[in-house]
Amino acid sequence: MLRQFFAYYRPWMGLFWLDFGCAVVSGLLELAFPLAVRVFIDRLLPQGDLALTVLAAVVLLAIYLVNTGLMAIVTYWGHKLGINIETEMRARAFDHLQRLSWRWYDTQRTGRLVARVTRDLEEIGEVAHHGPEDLFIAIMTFLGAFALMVAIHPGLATLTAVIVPVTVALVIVYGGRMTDTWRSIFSRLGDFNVRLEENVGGIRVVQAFANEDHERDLFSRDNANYRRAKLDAYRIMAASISINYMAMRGIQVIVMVSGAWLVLRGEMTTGGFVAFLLLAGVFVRPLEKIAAVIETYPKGIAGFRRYLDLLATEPDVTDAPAARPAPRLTGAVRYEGVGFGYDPSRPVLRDLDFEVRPGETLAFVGPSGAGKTTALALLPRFYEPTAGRITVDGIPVTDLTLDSLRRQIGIVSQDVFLFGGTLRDNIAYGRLDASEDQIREAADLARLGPMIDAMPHGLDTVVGERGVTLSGGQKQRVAIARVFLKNPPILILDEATSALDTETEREIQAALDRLAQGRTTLIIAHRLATIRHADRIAVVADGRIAELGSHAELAAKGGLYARLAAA
Ligand SMILES: Nc1ncnc2c1ncn2[C@@H]1O[C@H](COP(=O)(O)OP(=O)(O)OP(=O)(O)O)[C@@H](O)[C@H]1O
Repeated sequence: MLRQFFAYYRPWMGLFWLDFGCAVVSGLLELAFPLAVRVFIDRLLPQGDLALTVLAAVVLLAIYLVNTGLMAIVTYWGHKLGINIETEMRARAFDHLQRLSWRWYDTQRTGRLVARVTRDLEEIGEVAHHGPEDLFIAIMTFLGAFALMVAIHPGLATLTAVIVPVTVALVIVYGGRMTDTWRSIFSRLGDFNVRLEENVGGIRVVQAFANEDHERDLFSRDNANYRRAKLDAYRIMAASISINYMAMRGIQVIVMVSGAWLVLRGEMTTGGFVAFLLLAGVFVRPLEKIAAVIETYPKGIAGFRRYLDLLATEPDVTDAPAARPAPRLTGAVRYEGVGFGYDPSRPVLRDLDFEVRPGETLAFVGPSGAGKTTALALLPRFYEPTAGRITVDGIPVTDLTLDSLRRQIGIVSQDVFLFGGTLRDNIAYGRLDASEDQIREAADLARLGPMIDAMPHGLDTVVGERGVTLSGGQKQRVAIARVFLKNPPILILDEATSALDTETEREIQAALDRLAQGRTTLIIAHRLATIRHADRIAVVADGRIAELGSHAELAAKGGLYARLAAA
């Protein structure tokens, strides 16, 4: 894991060495003060030479000025290194999310995913910066101070070093527990985000059912769980910080008493004694940081693990190694013995067989949950069939690149998703480089013209999150306009089941009819008008095509379709 982590430093080695170099020099300069004090007390003070004393002060001041500059560099450029790595990781995570399949998203909670790309990576960025830098400064000052203490008095230096195993033991005992605790905190925070995200997203339902109290109870439970997990962490921190503090101060007292005893016996100069005390302070400072390390590192590690897990998740549906871009399709679609189940042990589709000619409209009807939506989700390869194959223009869809296949299929689904921008942006989503005239034309074809003209800002009207400021019928028409712009040879339409008034229904029907002209259209039909317009009708039942034919043929047959039509 550490190797994977350090791989992210590779593009920023210049910055890394700058940060590293400045941190090391800064650490070493910290040792200048105790040495200067020793020289001052033992040599300059007895000579009574004021000029030399002033010179020493000037030199010391110069050293601190340099150190101030170094610290500024370390703070800014070090953080820059951290944020560069964080940005790169975030870009990779986002890129990966774009490629992951529907099957994976079916099992995810948005709140958790958002937390992974935001907070988790922020924690990693902190460690990316502070990790190595703190470590270098710590090691340099620690070793430097120890070497100087040995030079002053080896015995006393060894006594001071007794603190090291105590600190190491603390890291071993509490570090692991802290990692677990942080993982638990992140998980609680994830629950929390999910709850909040769903509550805010579903607030209209909450209020419609007057379930605010119920929601508050659920939220309180998550809130309390989070609090408990945090308290666990603080308990560990309290224990480690206080034990560490006691050990540090204990060792200082021992050094002071022993040092004083050595001075009294004439084995150490006063300057040496004071310098030793100051060096002992520098020596234990990195160890004092241990509490901060115990808090910061496990957070970063927990976040980095989750980041690696995300990147390690492979999309279920990918381009085959020999996949080629699809030529412009005429739109012949064929399902041959297609089987599929979200859960392999519970098949939704078994042996689905049908063929649609270019330009033909095939309507799918059948009981709710029969698998109509599922069957059509296999054509753009949102899911992969478990049996059989699907071809377009005689080419298996798996032989084509996903991108080129999906660019030739237009989809208008039941619940239209609009982005929170303007009407223009939402329509242009069908073709990002569309001109103003093309957008306008698509809007007119989708019968959005009069609505846009009536809006105060026309195409620049902001539609609110998910298009909340538009009516259901308006959203549908925006979705249709998008597909007009995309201009694909194949269409998948999932008709809205929600009741629209007859006028709107007629408008949408007219827009859809227009859209379907000259395109192969697979439509999940709920309205009799749509069904009558279709060239042929496929009745889906029990994961198969139970009946297939024109309205007249099927009605005359007196089977399932005749019963559905009568109902
Ligand atoms: N993402 C999913 N994960 C697991 N099961 C699913 C998923 N989507 C649908 N199902 C199940 O697959 C079956 C077929 O659903 P599908 O949506 O294809 O039916 P449908 O014929 O389109 O129904 P309707 O007419 O009500 O829209 C149902 O039993 C449903 O519960």
